[in-house]
Amino acid sequence: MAPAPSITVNNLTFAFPDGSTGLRNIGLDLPPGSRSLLIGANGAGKTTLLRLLSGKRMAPSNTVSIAGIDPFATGLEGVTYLGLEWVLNPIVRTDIAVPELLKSVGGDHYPERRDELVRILDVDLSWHLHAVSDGERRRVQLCMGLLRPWTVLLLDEITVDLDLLSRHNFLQFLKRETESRSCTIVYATHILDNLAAWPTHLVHMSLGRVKKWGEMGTFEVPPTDGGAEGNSRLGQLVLQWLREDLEERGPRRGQGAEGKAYHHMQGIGGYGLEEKK
Ligand SMILES: Nc1ncnc2c1ncn2[C@@H]1O[C@H](COP(=O)(O)OP(=O)(O)OP(=O)(O)O)[C@@H](O)[C@H]1O
Repeated sequence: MAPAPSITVNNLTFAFPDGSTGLRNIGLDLPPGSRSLLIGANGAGKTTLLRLLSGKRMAPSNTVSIAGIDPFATGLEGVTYLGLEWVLNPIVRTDIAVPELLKSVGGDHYPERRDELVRILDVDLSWHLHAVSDGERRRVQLCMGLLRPWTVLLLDEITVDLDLLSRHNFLQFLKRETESRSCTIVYATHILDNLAAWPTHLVHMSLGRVKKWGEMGTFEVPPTDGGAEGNSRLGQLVLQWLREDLEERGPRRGQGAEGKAYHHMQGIGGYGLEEKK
C-alpha cells in the first residue's frame, strides 16, 4: 500500500486580488494518515487555507506540498475538497434520482464503497432531489463527494445540517478510512459535539495566522469556567482560544466601545433600542 500523503505548508503568505492579506507566514507539517481539525473564529482564514491546499487557489511556489507535490502545479489526483460552492451546485436541486447521481460520479466503478456510503449516510435510493430536506440532500452530496477513494480530504464545514447520528456515522466512517487505507484529512468546523476522540491533530487559526498546531494530546485543557460546565474538554479548549483571539482582535470597525453601532441604528429609523450611555 502506498503511504498516505503528508501535508506540508512552508512560510505561506497569501494576498487576495484586492490586495488584502488573507494568510500570513503559515507553517504546518501534518503527517500521513492524520485527521486534523482546523479551528478558528469566523474570518480566521480556514477556507482560504483549505482552498490553497486543494489547489483551487494558487499558492506561491514552494509553499504548499501534498505528498511532496505542489497541488496547484500538477492538479494532484486524489485531493478532494468539499466546501460551500460544491454543496451549492444547482444540479442537486433538480428532479433527479439518487442512483443516477451516484452513477454520474463513478458509483458503478466502486460498488462496495457506494453501498457502504449509502448505508452509513442513510440515503434512500428512491429519493428525487427536488423533493428532499436540506439534510437529506446534504447526505446525498456527501455520498457523491466521497465516492471516489480520495487520498487527501479537505472538508470545509459541510455537516452543519446533518442530524447528530448521521454526523456521528459520517465522522466514524472518515476515521475508519484513515485507519484502513492511505489517506489524510483536514476538517474545518465550528461544531465540536462528540468530536473529542476524532482528531489526531489540532490547528488553531486566528487573523490569517496559525497560532498553534500539534498533536491532540499536546494541548493543555483549561479548567471549566462558569456557564460552560457541560462542555467537552475540546470544547473548553476551543472556547478559551476564541476568547483570547477576540481579546487580541478587539472590537470590529464601527462597533467601538462608545456604542457607535447603536448611534447608527438609531439614526436610521430606530430599532427600539435604548442607546447605551
Ligand atoms: N475574495 C476575497 N477578497 C478579500 N477578502 C476575502 C476574500 N475572501 C475572504 N476574504 C476575507 O478573508 C478572511 C478569511 O476568510 P475565510 O473565508 O478564510 O475565513 P474562515 O475562517 O473560513 O471563516 P468562517 O468560519 O466564517 O467560514 C475574512 O476576513 C474574509 O473577509
